[in-house]
This record gives sequence, structure tokens and C-alpha cells, in this order.
Amino acid sequence: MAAITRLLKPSPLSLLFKQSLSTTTTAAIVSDIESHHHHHHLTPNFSDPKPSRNFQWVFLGCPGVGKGTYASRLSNLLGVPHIATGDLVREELSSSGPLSRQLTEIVNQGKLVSDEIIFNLLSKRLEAGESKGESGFILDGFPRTIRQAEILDEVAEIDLVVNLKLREDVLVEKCLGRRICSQCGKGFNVASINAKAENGRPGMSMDPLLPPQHCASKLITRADDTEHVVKERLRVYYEKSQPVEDFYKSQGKLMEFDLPGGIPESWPKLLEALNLDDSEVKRSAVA
Ligand SMILES: Nc1ncnc2c1ncn2[C@@H]1O[C@H](COP(=O)(O)OP(=O)(O)O)[C@@H](O)[C@H]1O
Repeated sequence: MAAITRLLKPSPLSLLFKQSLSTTTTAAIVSDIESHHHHHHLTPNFSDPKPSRNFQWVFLGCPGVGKGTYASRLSNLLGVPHIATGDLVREELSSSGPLSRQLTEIVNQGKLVSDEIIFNLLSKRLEAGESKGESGFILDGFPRTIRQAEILDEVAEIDLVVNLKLREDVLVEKCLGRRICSQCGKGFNVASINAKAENGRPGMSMDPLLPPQHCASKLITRADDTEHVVKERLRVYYEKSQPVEDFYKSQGKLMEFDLPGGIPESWPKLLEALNLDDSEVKRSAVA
């Protein structure tokens, strides 16, 4: 199965990304390649005996909504890589590369990094994955501007876009409670959320997502998870990224998902909304 997928694979995405930034003709070529090789399915179809490629999904949502958490769980379940451009940016700024200082300043102000830098980081990541035989993806934190969405559209067919939603007061609290293990990179949350029902909105509570003991002493807080910067990131999201939701809505690919609470309530509901369940996915992996 993996071998077939590889044989059918058009030019590596990483290359196409690079080309698409400098040419305008790529779109036609790629859509031609894709119409020959790609099935189109909005929701996964596990009874398809010969899916030609792996899932290509996008996760949208405000900072703090939980994109990383749910995208990473789904990536484990579906066996496709979870690629978060925020992680790529943080790796770059913690390195001693030439970009590092410039990036730190932008990120710590809650602004967006330039599309060129993001495409560079993303094609490097895809290239590394391709050389390890990875295929498909769940993108998290990308595309974040209409231009990014348009370029992604030229190089890959996106099957499904999941838009996660949560009330804004909860988003800010969640960002402030966010912690990362400096060793393994996993995300946790120390906030205990108990938002009251008001103005017709239901109340909402979320338990903290605490780290295992071996991570507990290595937790760090992102420099951009302060109240001031989170509010700026939300403002930037509404201005630059919300239009991306409409972009995909008009393509009929957007699935809106209102998170009903924390992981224990939300995860099963999300799987249900996606027509997935654990046992089905496992069966298809064996087949
Ligand atoms: N696709 C992107 N385009 C531009 N900047 C990005 C992109 N992805 C990440 N960044 C930069 O990295 C920072 C952190 O991203 P991320 O971890 O996705 O944050 P969030 O928690 O706000 O979703 C962003 O504030 C932005 O500066």
C-alpha cells in the first residue's frame, strides 16, 4: 500500500511550494497531475479499497483553541504527520541561524512571520518527511493568510478543513495556562477553566492537561503567551486568518466544530463529526 502511494505521488510538495513562489504556471500543471492521481473525498472513506493517497487536512482556529492537541491526536490515529508551522518557527528561533533574532522579535509581538519564511520552513519540513516516506498531512497554523491558502491550493488538494471554535474568554485563559515540555516538545495546560454561562452562552469547564512526571520539571511557557501578546494574536487572527475560513467555506471544504468542553467531551464528538471511530481506523490500518 505504501509503495503504491509513493508510486502515484506527483512531484514532491516541498518542491512545488518553492516553484509556486516564483512561477504562476505551476497551478495548471499541478491541477492536471492531481486530476489524474487524486481521489477527492471530503470525509474519509475507509471502505475505499485503493485510496490513492493519504489525508491532506487543515486545522484552523484561534490561538489557544486546541488545534495542536486535536491535530496531533488525529495524526496518530490516521498515520499522517502533524505539521505545525508554529513549531517550525519556534525551532528556527531557538536555533542560532541567521533568521533567529528577527523571528523572535516578530513572534514575541504577536505578528505574523512573512509568507516567504513560512514557505521555506514548510518546504524544508515536507522535504525531510518525504525522504522518510511520509505522505499526507494535517496542517496546523497554516494557511494563516489568504495568500498562503492560495499558494497551498496550487500545490496540493486539501480534502478537509476543520475549524475549531471556542469562546474568546476561554481562549485567553487557555493560552495563559499553556506549557511545553522543553525536552519532548509536548504541550500541556495548567489552567482550570470554569467559565460561567452568560448572554445565552452555556457555561464551560475544562480540566487542566497535566504533564507526566518526567516532563513536569521541564515545563516552559512560550514568550508569546502573555495576556498582552495573546490579545494581539487574536486581533491578528481576526484580521488575517478569519478570511481563510471563508476561502474554504466557499470551496465547500470547511467543517465548523464548536468545542463542547475539554478533551474528554470534545475528542469523541470530534471523531463522530469526522465519521471516524477508533476501531474503524484500526481495522483499516490492518487491511
Ligand atoms: N502560517 C504562518 N504564517 C505566519 N506566521 C506564522 C504561521 N505559523 C506560525 N506563525 C508564527 O508563529 C507564531 C506561533 O504560531 P502558533 O504556534 O501556530 O500559534 P497559535 O497558538 O497562535 O496558534 C505566530 O504568532 C506567528 O508569529
